[in-house]
Order: sequence, then C-alpha cells, then structure tokens
Amino acid sequence: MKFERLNVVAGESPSSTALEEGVPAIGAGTVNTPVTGRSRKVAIVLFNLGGPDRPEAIKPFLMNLFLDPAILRVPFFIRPFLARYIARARVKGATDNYALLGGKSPLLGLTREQAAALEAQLPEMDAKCFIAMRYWHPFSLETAKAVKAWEPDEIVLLPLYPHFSTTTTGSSLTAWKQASVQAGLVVKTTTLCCYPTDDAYVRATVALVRAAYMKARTELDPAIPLRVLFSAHGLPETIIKNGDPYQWQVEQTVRAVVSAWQADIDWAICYQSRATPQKWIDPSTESEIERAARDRTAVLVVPIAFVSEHTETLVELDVEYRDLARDLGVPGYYRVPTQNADAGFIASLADLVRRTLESGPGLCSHAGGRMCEDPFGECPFRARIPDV
Ligand SMILES: C=CC1=C(C)c2cc3[nH]c(cc4nc(cc5[nH]c(cc1n2)c(C)c5CCC(=O)O)C(CCC(=O)O)=C4C)c(C)c3C=C
Ligand SMILES: [Fe+2]
Ligand SMILES: [Fe+2]
Repeated sequence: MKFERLNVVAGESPSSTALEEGVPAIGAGTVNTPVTGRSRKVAIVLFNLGGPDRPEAIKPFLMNLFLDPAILRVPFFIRPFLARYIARARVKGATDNYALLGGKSPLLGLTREQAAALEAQLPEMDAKCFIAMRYWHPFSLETAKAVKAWEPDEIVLLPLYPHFSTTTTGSSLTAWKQASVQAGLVVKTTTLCCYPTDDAYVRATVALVRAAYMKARTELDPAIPLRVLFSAHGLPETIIKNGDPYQWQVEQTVRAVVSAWQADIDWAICYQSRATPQKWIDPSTESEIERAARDRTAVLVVPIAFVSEHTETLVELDVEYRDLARDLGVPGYYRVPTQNADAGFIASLADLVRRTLESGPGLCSHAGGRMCEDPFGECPFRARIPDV
C-alpha cells in the first residue's frame, strides 16, 4: 500500500501537525526523487527506551527516566525531588532484576541485532540503522552527531514501539528534536508514529503466538483450558485520560492478531510493570493470573507492545509472574518470545521503512495518515509536542 502524504489527512492543515515542525524536515520535492549516480543514503533511526549497561548505571538510568516530564507529570520544581525519591525506592529491586541478566539490560544488544537484520532487508538502498535510546547510551545527541557525520540524503525515524504513547515515542521525538538542533542536523526526515495494525507486523506476531500456543497445547493435559494473556506495559490512568492513544492502539493490535489467527481461543488483555504509586490502567497482569487460578485455566502470556526482550519480559514475566502462577496453582504457565530479530517482524519493519520514505517528509502512521480516533488528543497528528 502506498502511504498518503502527511498533509492530506482529512480536516488537518499542515500546520496542525507539530512533529513535522519538531523534526528538521527540510527540502523541497518528494522523497522519491532519485539521487543520481548512487543509491540514496537513508539513515534509519531506531528509537527505544534503553537500559543500564552496568550495575553503576542503574541509578542514573532511573533518574533520567523519572526526570522526563513525559513520564512524571508533576510541576517542574517538584520533579527532581520526586524523581530522586522514586529512583531511590526502585534502585534495589531494579539492581536485583538486572543482576539476573548479568548486571545489565540486554536491550541495546538486541536492538543492534534488529538494526543489522533491518539493513540486510533493504538492499535496494544504502540504508544504515542508528540507535537512539531515551534514558541510556546511545542517547539522541550522540546518535544525531553520528547521523550527521554519515551525511544521509534522508532520515526515517522508526520507533521500536508499535503503539504511540507520549511516554515512549512522543518522548523520544522530543529528545530527537532537541538533539537534531544541537547537532545541527538538517536533513529531510520522515517519522513513523506507530504501526499497531500493520498487516505484516500483525502476521509476524500471529506466527509467534500460534507456534507457542501449539507447543503449549502439546505439553498440557487436553482437559486443561488455555487462556492467552496479551500483556502490555501499563500506563498511569491519568495519561490515558489526557488523550494518550496507547491503550486504544494496543487493543487494536490484539483484535487484529486474534482476527488474523482465526482460532477459537480464550483471550484477555492486561497491563504489567506498574512503576509509580498512582492508579495504572486495568486489569493488571497479576489480577489476570489470579483469575486464571480461580478458573483452573493455564495461561500463555504474550508480551504485546514490547518487541525486544528486556527486564520486564525476562524477569517480570519469566520469573515473578511465573512464580506467582505456580504459587496460586495456575495449571500451566507459558510465554511467547518477543519479536527481537524474527525474520517476519524485521520484514515488516523493512516494508514500513519503504512506505515511510514514499510518504515523507513529515509524519505518517502505517496506515498513511492519522489512524487514531477523535478522543485521542495526544495523537501526534493532533498534539503539539512541547518545545524543549
Ligand atoms: C511500551 C513500552 C513501554 C511503556 C509504555 C513504558 C512506560 C513507562 N515505563 C515506566 C517506568 C519504567 N520503565 C522501565 C524500563 C523499561 N520500560 C520499557 C518499556 C515501556 N515503558 C522498556 C523497554 C524498559 C527497559 C527495561 C530494560 O531491560 O532495561 C523502568 C526501569 C526498570 C525497572 O525499574 O523496573 C522503569 C522504572 C513508566 C513510569 C512509564 C509510564 C509512565
Ligand atoms: Fe517502562
Ligand atoms: Fe495517532
């Protein structure tokens, strides 16, 4: 499918979109203009959250996270105190969790594998992937300088978050905008905001879920029912009430996956990784495990909204929730691996890069224009990403 261009989204003027202003998107003509004499140099910037690379990095990583106004929405003069308080409160637990993974997050290594696999799937262009992490190295500024030094013809900003949230992709875009200005990076840029119901992404996800389901079924007593729990990272309820489309987009993905799977399965959506004292969106993954125990149903947990393994899959799902399920007597606990460098998933990203280039410069979703429904005022096609 060919994307519509950004500015033809019904009812929206070019100036109503903030992100294309936010990211330097310079250059007349279309992105399809061939660069004569050589294949076009496309810098693909992969956004992810980042994680500590050694135990001493855990506290500053947590401080970076909680100092982000997109994460901790309190008045600016309170934020440093609250950030320090929450980071201190979490550091011991986080250190124990990262210790189970060798003292560091696997996220950067896995993102590098995704980057190499993606470059290999785009032979028709001179594509180079760069990684911009939000809360630990490589930060946006390091990456923006590296992109500038490479002298690309075009840039594609590709979040490794299929679902747009102000806390993830929105925050990364704000950081990228600031870094681009600081680095003096002025190159035609197209941003993919999200791809929750992209066909190839959904099909790749179905393939992983189906394989794990079949395996679990062969191991389980046929008399025991199996429920599929799609477990996404949670968010504070206030962020959703403010118009963040993340939860709606997660629901769209799950519906698309279930529909493409075409199997008669018992399934539910739940939310994990609550990290602040406020009320987070329901139901929690813990409460779904408790319900499965009451129903004497085994569970297959599908990490949804995460496309790489990290502490929240390898520790929270594989250790903490597995233990909880065992202690409650859940008759079986299985887990679908995240996409990582799965060939189907990387092929979906490669296709998204091609379509993003066709659509640009500016902002697009996998569907071309804005895909979020009206209540979602924080959809980047509508919201102003704050200046930094
Ligand atoms: C869809 C993905 C994610 C959303 C949405 C998200 C929101 C969000 N996260 C926190 C707090 C923490 N997140 C932490 C780590 C972490 N979170 C994500 C993904 C999403 N976060 C990833 C990929 C990681 C990296 C994990 C790793 O392996 O390093 C952490 C640190 C770990 C810990 O202490 O548990 C915190 C804290 C909030 C508050 C939030 C939304 C408001
Ligand atoms: Fe998180
Ligand atoms: Fe949107």
